[in-house]
Amino acid sequence: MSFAIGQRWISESESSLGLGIITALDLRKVTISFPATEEVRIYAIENAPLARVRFQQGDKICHKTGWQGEVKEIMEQKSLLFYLVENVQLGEQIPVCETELAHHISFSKPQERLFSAQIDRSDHFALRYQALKHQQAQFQSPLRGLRGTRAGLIPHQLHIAKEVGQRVAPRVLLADEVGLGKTIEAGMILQQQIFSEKVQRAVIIVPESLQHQWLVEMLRRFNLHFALFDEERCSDFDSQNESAVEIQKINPFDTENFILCSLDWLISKPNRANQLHQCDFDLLIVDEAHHLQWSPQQASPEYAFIKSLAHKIPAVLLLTATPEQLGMESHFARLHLLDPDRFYDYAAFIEEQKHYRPVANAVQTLLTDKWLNNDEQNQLTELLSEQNIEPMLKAINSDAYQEQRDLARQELIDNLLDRHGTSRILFRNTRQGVKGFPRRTYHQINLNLPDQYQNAAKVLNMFGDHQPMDLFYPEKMFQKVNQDASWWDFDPRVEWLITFLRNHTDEKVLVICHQATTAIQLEQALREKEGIRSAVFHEKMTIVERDRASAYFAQQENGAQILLTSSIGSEGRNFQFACHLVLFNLPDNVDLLEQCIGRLDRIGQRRDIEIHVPCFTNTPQILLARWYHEGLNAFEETCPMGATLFAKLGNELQQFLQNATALCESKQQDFKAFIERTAKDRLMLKTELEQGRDRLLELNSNGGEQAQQLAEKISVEDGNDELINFTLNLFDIIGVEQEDLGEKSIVIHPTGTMLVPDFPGLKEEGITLTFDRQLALAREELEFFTWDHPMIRNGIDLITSGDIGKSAVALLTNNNLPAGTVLLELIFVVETQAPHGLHLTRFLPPTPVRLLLDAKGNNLAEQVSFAKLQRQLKPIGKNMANKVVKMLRPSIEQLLLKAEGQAKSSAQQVILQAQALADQQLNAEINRLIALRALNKNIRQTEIDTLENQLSLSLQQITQATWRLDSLRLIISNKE
Ligand SMILES: Nc1ncnc2c1ncn2[C@@H]1O[C@H](COP(=O)(O)OP(=O)(O)OP(=O)(O)O)[C@@H](O)[C@H]1O
Repeated sequence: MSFAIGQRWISESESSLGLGIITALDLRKVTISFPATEEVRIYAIENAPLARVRFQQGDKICHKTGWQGEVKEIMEQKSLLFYLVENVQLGEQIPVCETELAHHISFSKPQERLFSAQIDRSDHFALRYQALKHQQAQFQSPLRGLRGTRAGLIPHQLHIAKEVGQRVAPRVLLADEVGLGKTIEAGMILQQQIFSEKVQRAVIIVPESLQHQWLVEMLRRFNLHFALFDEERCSDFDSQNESAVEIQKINPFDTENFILCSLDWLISKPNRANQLHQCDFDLLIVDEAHHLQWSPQQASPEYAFIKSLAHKIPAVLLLTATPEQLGMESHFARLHLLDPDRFYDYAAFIEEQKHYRPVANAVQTLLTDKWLNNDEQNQLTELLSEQNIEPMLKAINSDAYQEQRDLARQELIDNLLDRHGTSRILFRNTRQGVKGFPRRTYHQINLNLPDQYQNAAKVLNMFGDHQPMDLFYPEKMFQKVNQDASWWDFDPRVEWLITFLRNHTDEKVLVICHQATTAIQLEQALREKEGIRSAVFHEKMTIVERDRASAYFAQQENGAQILLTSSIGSEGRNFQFACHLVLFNLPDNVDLLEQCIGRLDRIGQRRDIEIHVPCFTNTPQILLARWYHEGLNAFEETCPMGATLFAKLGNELQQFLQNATALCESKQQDFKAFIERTAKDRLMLKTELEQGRDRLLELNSNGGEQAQQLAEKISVEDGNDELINFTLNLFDIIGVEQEDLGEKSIVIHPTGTMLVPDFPGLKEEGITLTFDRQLALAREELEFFTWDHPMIRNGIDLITSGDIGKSAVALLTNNNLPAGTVLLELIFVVETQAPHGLHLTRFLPPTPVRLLLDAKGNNLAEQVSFAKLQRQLKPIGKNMANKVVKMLRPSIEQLLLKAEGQAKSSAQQVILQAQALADQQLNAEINRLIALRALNKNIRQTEIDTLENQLSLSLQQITQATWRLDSLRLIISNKE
């Protein structure tokens, strides 16, 4: 080694000492000082563990006064290096002697690390390459954002989530029947949007009673941390704002990226609604969207507020199980706020609803794998008249590959669904479509109306204050006469309920009352009369109280036997562990009835559901119960046509209900006939819906065979060996302690000797994890590990964005190669630095390109796979590795130059493929809008222009993608 005073070297064994400077020299010893760490070392010249630091043209270096610049030229004078460095700030090129370099130094380029003796273990290099490959695969995986949910693999949910989650700025109404998993669908859509970087900020708006449930579900199922915003939280900012000058005032909603809040609160506090409105979000979720009422005369404040948000926020998910609950107009208005271009006119929408059958038939025909006859082709051409479908028809009626025919068929189906009906925007699965749901059995309990109630009705009548519908809620009517009167002392429903509970002591029973007051008074009566363990749940309780009550009810041992709730209070809640439902008051609307039954009739319900309705004879209640049961069959089956029938027959029904007490024999006959007519209408409508609109919705919503395959694919990927091996290897290399607990779970702990100070997500006390979905579903305390888990994603980031494994040396033991054969394995990464808004990672994620060069610069990567090579490699000691690198440095530098050229052509191929993908996908979106415009003149040219602009910008940005050397491994062969 040849040293000179002033030269800069670094320690091969202690790179953290910084950049050293030779301060003294004699014939045998060299003294080196490390100013950054104030250390001095003296070594024998012969074997000093030091590496010379020599920057190359184009390297960035740092002057000791702090400025940085790029090396333009290198000169050597009297054994010292001088660099000509471009200082961008000063706009000059300045000569810098190596003695003037900053004392702290970190080498980030792999070749710099290799030549400065910062050589990693070969298995670290392998981990880095695998992390890059997995990262790329995850960006492109169609399962991303779907497979990591702690939920069973239910095809219709996965289908909707995938279909919507991959769109740019999706705007949809998720309207599955009660309890089929809309929350889970919404979460999976959000998750995919976050993963693909389409969403950075999201706000969820729900009824107050569901806030906590959403908070918990998002965390438990998706690892998504939402912040609950309420008045208390926001008012903290008000006090800070009082003293702040205008310009520094904080909008509370700007302080978090994932916000959850209640619609009721926002409506009651216009200033909060205003603050929320002023912030930018990428995605809005609104649960129980049937509360957004609208009519041509008046939009409700809820509707108006959400409309203003939906106007600003690009992606919107509305959730409701009963989309038509408040009438067709409200339903149309909600669709309109999602897609004003598609749903532009109410009359046109209603007209369109009538013509679903031919579309459904055409879709049905396409779903069968057969040639299309002339009539069928003509019908398709007519339905898609604005488009040339000739090529697709030809493909279907040809001997082309099955795959091509399927593609053409699917494209036609997509276009039909898109142009007709609510298609892309509305998803609705029904129990009938999904199958596998338990039976529901209706039990009507006929009771005599007690004298007290009859007298109260008479008294109110005398004062002209009696409404016939009062008898729906007789306890409320009774208290109108005397506020403090205890109706529960004589009401036979109470006696019946007590007997029922006594006969079913091992069963959980959900009792739904119309009003909170009834639930409260009934709970007190049951407790005092019989000591029954009960809980109450209504909208007047605080959220914490409500959650406590439902937890008490859910508790198996020593929990409440019965939960008494108001109907609005229990909306959206999950009580599928109970199978007995008592409707203490009959809901006056069939959709509300379905909402009530849906508390129990949900995914996860394992037993048949028993619905008990105590009714007073000769009251409107019993008539309505009969109409529901005998006319609509709404207790034992869901009744999607309920709203339509109510619109048609509601007036007639009211006539009967208003005169319920005086139904003479002939009127009884009339009522019977009315019920029969209803039942007939229902069946007719049902058939029509099954063949028309609902069939179309179902075709679009459950995903058919493809959804089943999707669920299977995820199931195959669950707990797959590649993930397990990568994870365990990652933990091993980082230095995380692992203990196998058997039963498919392991516990991990941080250690003091980890390669990084902190592994994101790994708590001090450790975590227990499993790769098994079923186990994760059964044991919530276990983390469910998939490629989507934050710790895996963070782990991959930790490796790919840090220095671990950037440069390595390994030994290849192979008797077929001459000893000393040199191979250089290089990993380049092709990436784009485009603005987030273009979402270019969907076309071009960071993509590793591997080269394996022999000494002449031939690329053997195709012939020798990474895995095959890896199996033959052995580690090599650090000292030996350094020596080899020093010896081979000139040839390595030559190979690096050759690699540049080869990487360029591989990278250009990757870029071309990405361009083709972007071109195809974005053009499909543009063509869709153009085709839709033929039907709907409201689609503006500017929308199409925006998309075209996005396409050309994307193509341009992809062209500018760059590539860089990420890591390299020097391989030397020897014989066994
Ligand atoms: N894939 C699944 N795996 C496990 N449990 C599920 C799954 N899907 C739904 N569930 C359970 O079924 C119940 C209903 O789900 P969810 O609350 O998402 O339905 P919903 O359609 O939003 O209901 P509602 O109409 O009442 O708002 C919940 O208890 C949920 O935990």
